[in-house]
Amino acid sequence: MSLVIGLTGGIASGKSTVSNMLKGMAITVIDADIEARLAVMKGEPAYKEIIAEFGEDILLENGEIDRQKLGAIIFHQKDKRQRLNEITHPEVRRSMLEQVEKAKRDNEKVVVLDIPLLFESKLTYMVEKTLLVYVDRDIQLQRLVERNSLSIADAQARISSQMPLSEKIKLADAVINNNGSLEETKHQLLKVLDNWGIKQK
Ligand SMILES: CC(C)(COP(=O)(O)OP(=O)(O)OC[C@H]1O[C@@H](n2cnc3c(N)ncnc32)[C@H](O)[C@@H]1O)[C@@H](O)C(=O)NCCC(=O)NCCS
Ligand SMILES: Nc1ncnc2c1ncn2[C@@H]1O[C@H](COP(=O)(O)OP(=O)(O)OP(=O)(O)O)[C@@H](O)[C@H]1O
Repeated sequence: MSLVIGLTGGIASGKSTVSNMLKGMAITVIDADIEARLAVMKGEPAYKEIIAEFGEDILLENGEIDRQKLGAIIFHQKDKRQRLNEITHPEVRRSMLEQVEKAKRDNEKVVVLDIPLLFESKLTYMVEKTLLVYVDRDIQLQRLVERNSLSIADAQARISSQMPLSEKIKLADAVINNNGSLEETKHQLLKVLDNWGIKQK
């Protein structure tokens, strides 16, 4: 029997930070952002659809997608964002489910799916428990600006393209507050795992 956990949050709320802690406990984490990256590599079906939709202007010289350029479009235009989601999400879902099946065949007791848009895209059917990494909006904005070297306006556009964390908090089975130190975050994570009966190796 495996427990499939959906790890979610907002952009720059700390999902990768928590998922790294889980990996450190030898728990398998499947990352939707990585699957989305693989799905749009040169030559993949989604790559071709993206060019048909957004034009060759969004390509780098080597023919790969210029993620900064595509991001600048889709984080500011809802209709374009929906189109990109329609193109990429089916492949991301397919590949994640395939990996969950493999983890189950391998008798893994816990599998974590790191999915930023778990609630927005109504993907909770893929998981048994949901774990939200929460931060206050001002801290989220500050960490996003620093990590991605974005202007405040661009960072705000990215945050606003997702369901507010204040809404997600109502939907999650458990919440980790990541406003504080990494130790405080780790402590909360261990408590959640313990409550869910997960023993660490
Ligand atoms: C827009 C793209 C090119 C920007 O690439 P970039 O390398 O700058 O960012 P990265 O992929 O690392 O994503 C960073 C974060 O942005 C947020 N984000 C990404 N895509 C979306 C989206 N469509 N809607 C809302 N938030 C999003 C997530 O919180 C994600 O963790 C890229 O994110 C993308 O192809 N997005 C579409 C696929 C998708 O929805 N991915 C999210 C998980 S399924
Ligand atoms: N508790 C913390 N204290 C200080 N900085 C933190 C903390 N947690 C995360 N950070 C920093 O905040 C930024 C965002 O964290 P992280 O990359 O884990 O978020 P994320 O939710 O995975 O983001 P995204 O979905 O956008 O990739 C990173 O630069 C990270 O180092």
